[in-house]
Amino acid sequence: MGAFIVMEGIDGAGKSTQARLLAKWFEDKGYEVILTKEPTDTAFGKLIRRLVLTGGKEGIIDGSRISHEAEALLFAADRAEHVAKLIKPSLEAGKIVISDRYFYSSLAYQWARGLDLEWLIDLNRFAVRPDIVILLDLPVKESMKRINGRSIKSEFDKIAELQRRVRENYLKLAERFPEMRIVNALASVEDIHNDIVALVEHELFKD
Ligand SMILES: Nc1ncnc2c1ncn2[C@@H]1O[C@H](COP(=O)(O)OP(=O)(O)OP(=O)(O)O)[C@@H](O)[C@H]1O
Ligand SMILES: Cc1cn([C@H]2C[C@H](O)[C@@H](COP(=O)(O)O)O2)c(=O)[nH]c1=O
Repeated sequence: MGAFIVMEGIDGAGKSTQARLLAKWFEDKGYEVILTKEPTDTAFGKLIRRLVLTGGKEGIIDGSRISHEAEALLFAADRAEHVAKLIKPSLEAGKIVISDRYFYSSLAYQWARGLDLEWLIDLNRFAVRPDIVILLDLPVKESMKRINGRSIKSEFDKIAELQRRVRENYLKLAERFPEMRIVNALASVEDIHNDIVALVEHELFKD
């Protein structure tokens, strides 16, 4: 049985923690698991980290900020490679694929940057749909505590405001995409893992 599971949520929501625990849960049951993430570790992902996600100099190229459209296209190019080279072949080989972020991140974040949601959905139409998307929902105040050391102090308010818009967007997307399931990410790591396992068992092993 191949299955595709995605973890989504604002920065610091606990996606990588929960993705790791879920991967171990499947491995303990004898499944072959591919644990992956976006942006990827390929040349495209590295380009994104260099051009878009570079701390204080975020998105600056030749002295000016790259456009949000260019950002969205870079994320989509990275995803196209991810789908073609890793996700599709792994699913076809019957593996469990768990991805920390996927196209829902583009919808939530690039929409929050002011891009048109329908354009973003069209741009990402090539992306194979997951069986289940776990949306780890966390109040921004808690996420800012968890990612505290990572951001520059003067940028704190700007980042918190973006995270607020992104969280709202995710909750709106969950009403539109039936594969999205909201999980309360304010609980303990263990309780969240148990909630995710219950959802996965219900969705993937229901027959
Ligand atoms: N349920 C939890 N309660 C308290 N702290 C947590 C919980 N889950 C994760 N953390 C801690 O919060 C921080 C962020 O967690 P993690 O890296 O898993 O989040 P993330 O969503 O993958 O973040 P990002 O999107 O920024 O990469 C880590 O220090 C982690 O140990
Ligand atoms: C895939 C994807 C990601 N982003 C943003 C979201 C986060 O702020 C960073 C990735 O950081 P992480 O610590 O590796 O999770 O990139 C985005 O804006 N659009 C996307 O499609």
